[in-house]
Amino acid sequence: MNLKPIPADRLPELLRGMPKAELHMHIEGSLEPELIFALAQRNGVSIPYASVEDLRRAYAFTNLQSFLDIYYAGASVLLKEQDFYDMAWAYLQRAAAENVLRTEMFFDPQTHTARGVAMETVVNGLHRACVDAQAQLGVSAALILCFLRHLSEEEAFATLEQALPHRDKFIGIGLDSSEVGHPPEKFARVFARCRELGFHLVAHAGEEGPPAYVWTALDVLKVERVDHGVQSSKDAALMRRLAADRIPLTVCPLSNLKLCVFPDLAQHNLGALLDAGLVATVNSDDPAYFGGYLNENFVQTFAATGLTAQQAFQLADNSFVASFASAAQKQAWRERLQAHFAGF
Ligand code: HPA
Ligand SMILES: [Zn+2]
Repeated sequence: MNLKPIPADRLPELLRGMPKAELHMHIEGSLEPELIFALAQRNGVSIPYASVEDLRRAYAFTNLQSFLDIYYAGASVLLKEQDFYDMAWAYLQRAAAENVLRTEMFFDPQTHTARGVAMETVVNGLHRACVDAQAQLGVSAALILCFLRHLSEEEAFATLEQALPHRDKFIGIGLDSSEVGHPPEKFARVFARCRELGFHLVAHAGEEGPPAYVWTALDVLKVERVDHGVQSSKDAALMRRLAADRIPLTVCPLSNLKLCVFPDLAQHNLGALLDAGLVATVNSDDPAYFGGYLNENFVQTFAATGLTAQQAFQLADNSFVASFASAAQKQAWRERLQAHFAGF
């Protein structure tokens, strides 16, 4: 699309109003401290923080693991189907307000089943929120079940078995948690099974881990998108492969900043990924923990890196292209995106 020049001081308004899809967001990472405390009280769960402020002060991360320890502790207040619904509904209302037309939300069932929460409690609560989002907010919402990679492949198989009675309520399978030391190929057999079952496949790779993990996510797991993938820029052959095969990367700038993957946003490689012809997208990852929902990721990244309105269009268009929605749905969203830019 040919765009007229848009002054830098109007970029935040352009970005916030822009129709977009979010493809990398862990629903447990949308749990705000206020909701953690409210659910802890409602369920009689004790948490080792005196107040909302005390909990927020603990959000000073040095790497992925330092975040995951607090993230799993926060999720411990989720017990009932209504808790999962309330968490997802809070995020979906926020998404609607930020002009997110489509969201594909990760969830981590093993974090909950390990505490004795039934799979159906988790899936039914989240799915009911997705149904209501379409009906009441006009947001298209889908779920992607993630296996925890610090656990065994056998445990992933058991989780898949528990989830299969609910297979109509999620569209894909992902892989998250502690990356280094847990390469994608550890899950080769369970991903092959999920592929046979017809699920969409994605995996976190190249967040902290090496480009080799992105290669095996592609060649062994056969994923359709790579979550994060920012370390790919260290491997020229991999960059050519990602561009040639149009494998989307779901990039999460504020997450990368908070987990010290990049020292500051100005040094983020999002612009370089776009310049190399990759289908890069912007996402919030764990917005309650990383200081911003999707629009904040766009606005802060554009301010720090000097990305342009043309690149904003590209990123939003990529988000629809990379989504697992139908071709007709993608085309309708693209027309809304074009109208937003034309009217600006
Ligand atoms: O950024 C992440 N990386 C890996 N696992 C995760 N689980 C929630 N967020 C993340
Ligand atoms: Zn993630």
